[in-house]
Amino acid sequence: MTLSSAPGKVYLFGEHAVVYGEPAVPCAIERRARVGVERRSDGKLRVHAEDLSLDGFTVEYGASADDRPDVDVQESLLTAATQYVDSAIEQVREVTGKAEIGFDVTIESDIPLGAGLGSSAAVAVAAIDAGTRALGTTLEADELAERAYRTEHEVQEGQASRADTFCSATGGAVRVEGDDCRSIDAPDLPIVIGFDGGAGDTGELVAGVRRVREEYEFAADTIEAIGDVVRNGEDALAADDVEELGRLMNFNHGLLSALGVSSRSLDTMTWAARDAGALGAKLTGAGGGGCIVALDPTPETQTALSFTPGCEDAFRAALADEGVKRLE
Ligand SMILES: Nc1ncnc2c1ncn2[C@@H]1O[C@H](COP(=O)(O)OP(=O)(O)O)[C@@H](O)[C@H]1O
Ligand SMILES: C[C@@](O)(CCOP(=O)(O)O)CC(=O)O
Ligand SMILES: [Mg+2]
Repeated sequence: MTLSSAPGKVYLFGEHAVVYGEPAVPCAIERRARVGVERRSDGKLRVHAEDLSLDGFTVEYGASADDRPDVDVQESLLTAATQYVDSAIEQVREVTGKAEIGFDVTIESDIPLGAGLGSSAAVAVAAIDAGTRALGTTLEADELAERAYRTEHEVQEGQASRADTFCSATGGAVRVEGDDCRSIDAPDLPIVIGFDGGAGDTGELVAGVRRVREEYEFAADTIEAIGDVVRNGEDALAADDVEELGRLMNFNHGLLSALGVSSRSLDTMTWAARDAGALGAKLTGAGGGGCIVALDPTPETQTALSFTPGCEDAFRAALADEGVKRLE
């Protein structure tokens, strides 16, 4: 068996706007998805996903239509749940030129699903890495990131950036603008995460932003304004000015909220963090529900969040310096 892990991430700045060519700065965090892959001789795909539960069932399925998980949920939910892994395996087949190959895939993850911490990118990166290695091909980090991006691009119906997948493949803090992806220096940031226990569907939220952008010219300006916040944020990062970073994160949250991707619980957690003295707080990732990211070197924000109704979990996150890890 080959086994790879890849980290999740938080966005310091720039989610959603990055889909329209503005820059974004995500940072990898030490929460990982681990994917084990073994070749099968019969050409079938069998996926065992420990942490993917639908209707209280752990999802285990094969590739053919009559071998889908036996759970009583809508087909659309099932498709949403299984599509990133299916698409990642397609990338493995394509890159190795072995279209007929079958696999047993086992996924284990400590990244909550759909919560803005990049579980989809981490699963795609780790699955493609373990899958290609199972066939004797080891991809460079750049190629791995590009293949994982194609997975997100396909599942999110053509509306995806390279930010999550590049960050997960390479680790650390990165800057992504269009197809220009690079690692950047970042100080050791005092990151606190608040999680409302919920989720948002990235594809749907991205489509929602596309609709408001098409409908209102000022929404296109809002997206450009996020780009300006990111450029200022890069200066603050380079100057190690954590207080300015916090202010800019607050601004970024307001703009995301204007685009309609925040939620009551994300707003509540954001304000609880600010009231507790966080330097800044914003939603991270696609939004709709899930996580906020705050900066606070003191224990106050984490404590306040843990007592905030609607916040299910509050934790510190260390930066993950390493992206994909080859474990076996
Ligand atoms: N542990 C896992 N096992 C299987 N699939 C997973 C796992 N974690 C994430 N995924 C896939 O990623 C999707 C969530 O991705 P997305 O909506 O982009 O949210 P996010 O990337 O913010 O977590 C899930 O519906 C599923 O397809
Ligand atoms: C909204 C977006 O900018 C980030 C989505 O992040 P996540 O899947 O919610 O972790 C979409 C993208 O960049 O592809
Ligand atoms: Mg995602």
